[in-house]
Amino acid sequence: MSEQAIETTEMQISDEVAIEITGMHKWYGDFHVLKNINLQVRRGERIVICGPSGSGKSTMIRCINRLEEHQQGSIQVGGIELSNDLKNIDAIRREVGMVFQHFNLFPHLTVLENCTLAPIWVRKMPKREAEEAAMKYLERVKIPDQAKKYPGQLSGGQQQRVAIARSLCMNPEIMLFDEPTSALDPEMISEVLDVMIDLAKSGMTMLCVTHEMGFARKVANRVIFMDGGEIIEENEPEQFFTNPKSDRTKLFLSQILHH
Ligand SMILES: Nc1ncnc2c1ncn2[C@@H]1O[C@H](COP(=O)(O)OP(=O)(O)OP(=O)(O)O)[C@@H](O)[C@H]1O
Repeated sequence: MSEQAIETTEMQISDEVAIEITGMHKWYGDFHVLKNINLQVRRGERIVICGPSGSGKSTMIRCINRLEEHQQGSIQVGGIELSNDLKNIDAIRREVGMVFQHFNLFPHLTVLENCTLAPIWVRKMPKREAEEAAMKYLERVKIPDQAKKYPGQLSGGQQQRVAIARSLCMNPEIMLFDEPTSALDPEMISEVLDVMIDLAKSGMTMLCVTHEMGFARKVANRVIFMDGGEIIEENEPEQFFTNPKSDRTKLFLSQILHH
């Protein structure tokens, strides 16, 4: 991973709003999991979301692509309001790609088939065209030679790179990452982070839930700290790490940085 923060950070961020969350609350039954979330993300931003286990990080990003519903407040993605009647769900899923901790590849399909399934069936793309596009993305994540294999034949790092390529095949405007490296053996983490850095450099709008604070320092233009279902603090990485404002952030940082 590069030692320097991405230098063109500011140049790549547009004024255009990609995601606007206003006064958003979510409950699981009686449990108030997200409390008054307010967050605006501009196109080209790279946001790292961190915080203790159970603070609501996954739930928040899952609300952005409608894997979870919110009950109060508003979420707009690419100007589209997310409503609970699911009427905009296809449009949202086209706009937003997601990468999960446990890859979530289809085990009975080859790497190439994993990548072409949604473009063919959702986008109605001709098979040949979908395969050509998929190969381009598999090259981008540096595993075109694995296209004919099944996920079970790949390492964790390779599977996660396939998952990223699969998302990119839908040509999303925004990518969400939910702890993409936490299920990986240590030696495979950097190969996935390198792909994410490459994506960041290409100007992709990214929200990443991750404990990789090195990645946050180098790639993020903004770090968000959550605790108890709330956004407690947000700042640019340098300030966030060297001058955290709240005691809860200080405690969290002391726990993970001295771990
Ligand atoms: N489907 C669900 N039903 C009920 N409670 C849930 C559900 N999913 C998550 N929770 C609870 O909501 C809280 C927030 O979970 P979430 O996974 O969003 O946290 P997180 O910050 O991503 O944690 P971690 O870092 O451990 O993944 C936790 O207390 C969790 O137990």
